[in-house]
Formats: sequence, C-alpha cells, structure tokens
Amino acid sequence: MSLEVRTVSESEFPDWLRARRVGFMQPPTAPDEEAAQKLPYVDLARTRGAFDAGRCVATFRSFAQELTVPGGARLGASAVTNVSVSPTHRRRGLLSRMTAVDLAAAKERGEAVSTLVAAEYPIYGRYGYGPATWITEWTVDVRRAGLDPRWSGPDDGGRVDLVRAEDVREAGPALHDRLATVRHGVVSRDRRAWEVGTGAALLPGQPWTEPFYVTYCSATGDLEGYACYTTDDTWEDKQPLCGVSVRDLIAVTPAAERALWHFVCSIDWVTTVKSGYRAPDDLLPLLLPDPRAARVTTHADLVWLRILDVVRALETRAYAGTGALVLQLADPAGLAGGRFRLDASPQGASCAPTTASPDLTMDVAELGTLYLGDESAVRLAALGRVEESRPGAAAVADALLRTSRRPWCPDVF
Ligand SMILES: CC(=O)SCCNC(=O)CCNC(=O)[C@H](O)C(C)(C)COP(=O)(O)OP(=O)(O)OC[C@H]1O[C@@H](n2cnc3c(N)ncnc32)[C@H](O)[C@@H]1OP(=O)(O)O
Repeated sequence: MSLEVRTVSESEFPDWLRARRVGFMQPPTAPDEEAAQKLPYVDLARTRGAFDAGRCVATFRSFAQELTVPGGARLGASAVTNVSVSPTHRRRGLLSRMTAVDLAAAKERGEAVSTLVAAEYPIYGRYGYGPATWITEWTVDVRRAGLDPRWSGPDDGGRVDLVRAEDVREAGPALHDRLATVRHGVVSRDRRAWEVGTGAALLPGQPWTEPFYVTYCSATGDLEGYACYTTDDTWEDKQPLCGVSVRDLIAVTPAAERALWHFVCSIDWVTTVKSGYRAPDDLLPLLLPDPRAARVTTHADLVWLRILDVVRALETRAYAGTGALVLQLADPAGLAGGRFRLDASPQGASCAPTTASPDLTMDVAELGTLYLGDESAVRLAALGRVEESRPGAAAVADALLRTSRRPWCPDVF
C-alpha cells in the first residue's frame, strides 16, 4: 500500500480534522463550523497528512512559537502538535516519516529548537527530543492547610477583584507577555487560546461552564496577575463541600502569586483546591502553614525540546556561572550533531564548532533535557546517559546550565 505524506490543502482540511479526531479517540464527525473556526489559526504550509487513496489517515502540524529561555530571551521554536495516525495505519512508520519531514523543514527555516507536549513518554526520544519542563498538580485540603480564616485580602496595598471574561480577553495577552519576560519555559500564547479560555470561541453545542476570573493589582494599580477557576459543590451533613479547580493562574510578581493562591484557598465553603499544572517549585505548598495539606496528584514531563541549531540555542540563553565545555553531540537524524565549544559567563556566551577533545558526550536529546536548566548533567552521567571524558565536566555543566527557579510552561499546546 503506498501512503503519501504531504501538506494539506484548504479543501482537504475538514478531512484532516476528521482524521485527527479519529487518532485522538474523538467522535469522527467534526461540525462544519470547526474547520472554518480553526483554519485561520493553522499554517497549511506546515500542516501535513498521510493519504491512503486520497483519504487522510494521519495528521501532523507545526507552528511558529517563541520559547522563553533562561535569562528571558525568546527563541524561535517550531511547535509540533496534532500528531495522530489512524488505528488502521499504525506502526508502519508514518509518524517517523512526518517527523523527519517537519524537522528538516524547521531546520531549513532556521528555527533553533522544536517543541512538543508528548501524549506518551516513550514516543519522541528517538527523534532527538528530551523532556525539558515538568509540571506538578496539587490538591489542597483547605481545612488542613492552616490559613488564617480572618484573611480579608492582600496586606501589601494590592487588591483582588472579580472581573469579566472580556476584561481577561483584553488584558490577558499583555500580562502573559510580561510572564514570558520573567519565567523561562513559557511559550507564546495566541489570541485563539484567550478566546477559547474565555468562552468566545465556542463551537455550537460545545458545553461551556462560565468560570470565575480574578485579578491582582498592586498598590500602584498595576495588573500583576490573574486566575481563572471553576467551582463545584456538594453538601454533607448540612456542611458545604466546595471544590475549586484552577484553570489558569498567571502572576508576574511573587506578591501577585501569593495573593491569588491565598485568595482561592480562602473562599468560604471551599474545602479543596486543585491547582492545575504548575511548576514543580510553585509557591503554593510552601505558602500554606501546613504544606502537607497540598497533596501531589500529578507530576509529569510537559514540554519536550529538540535542539536543531546548537550554536544559536546555547548563545541565546543566559548563564549564572563562568566556564567552558566541549560537547560531543550524537544526532542520528543528522540535524544538529557535532562537537561544540561553549564559553559562558553571566556577561554572555559564545559557542562554535571545535576539534578539541570532548568533555561531555551525549545524544542531542539529552542536551534538550539540560537546555532549560531543569535537569542535572551529574544525574544524567550517573544514569549513563551523559559520558564524562574530563572528570568534573558534568558538575561544570550544572554550574553553567542550571537555573535557580525551574522552567515552567503554563500551556498544553
Ligand atoms: C505532539 C502530539 O501531538 S502528541 C500526540 C500523539 N498522538 C497520539 O498519542 C494519538 C494516538 N497514537 C497515534 O496516533 C500513533 O500511535 C502515534 C502517532 C503515537 C505513532 O504513530 P505510528 O505511525 O504508529 O508510529 P511509527 O510507526 O512511525 O513508529 C515509530 C517508532 O515509534 C514507536 N512507537 C510508536 N508509537 C509508540 C507508542 N505509543 N509507545 C511506544 N513506542 C511507540 C514504534 O514502535 C516505532 O519504533 P521503532 O522506531 O523502534 O520501530
């Protein structure tokens, strides 16, 4: 059977959407409005499918994204999404073919890295991706947390207010842009994400529960954070048991982060708060007098990163320490391998191909895992995933690459 992998035309887009639904175990018939609504946000030149006798049986799409790297600079990334292969056509190499074409195109366009959120852990390492950010979700037992029930709002002159969806649609993008300057791991969020998150881009018949939106403004009136949450409640023994589920919480200052968490954990009737996907070093548990009241309910990899341009990637991020490293990178796909010398200091970094003997040898996927500073080269060396030719080189890598706060991506894309 000959299967053709190619880009998708506008008229084929509804069939491509149908195939994507099939791959993601959703009812196969998409409402007509879905294609019309999504098309403006899809770059068809980067939307691929596999076709069997003219029918779409696999989907793959990438889009231009900006990824904040340590130090706050933004790196052009090719974000991969909507990867699916029909259950009738699996394990015949379609994913490998689509990935190879997309990564080669991203390299050609000059994108320094590719990113994705993996549905399952074992799939993407073989293509040079490594897990680069992690998320933790907590469920807080509010009654155990020990917060002062007399709390009536922030004591720093700031204020917390309930706002409307349209206020969030208007102010959210600029707030998110500020987050991207202060938190590495954040990726650009397009207008459609704000429309979906505020109920302005609903498909007919799509269920929607209006969430609550709350902002924190500093004493000077500056918007520094917002949260979006839903509630559910039951009664037991004449006592309300209300749950809050946080969908989105963005704070650009610690004061905003503390105030918003304090607020959602202090609403009368609320007995549990589900945090949503947060950075593993989020302030939430340590904000509670009894941190054990915050039980970890999910801990998992989120963004996977594939380096395509070693020099640009390493020169764009910032470094807390000073030192030099020669990295030997294996890349069976032939996109980013080679030997590179990195000279880094808090003032800046330079990176260039070299013939000097290597300090560390690793697969390009391991550099993807180390790149945002979340993983330790010493730990990877202990696992045999990084080979240390110069004793102490892994510790040097950690001193250079690791970051004081962990990277965090608030978006599942
Ligand atoms: C970024 C995102 O969109 S993540 C969403 C990914 N999509 C899904 O999970 C939807 C459901 N699953 C699927 O559609 C498919 O099974 C896919 C896309 C995961 C894999 O597609 P396939 O065409 O079957 O993969 P392909 O045949 O190219 O396999 C390539 C290799 O990956 C391996 N592989 C594929 N899927 C899996 C998996 N789920 N778990 C472990 N290994 C896998 C194959 O065994 C093969 O290994 P090999 O190189 O050692 O021979």
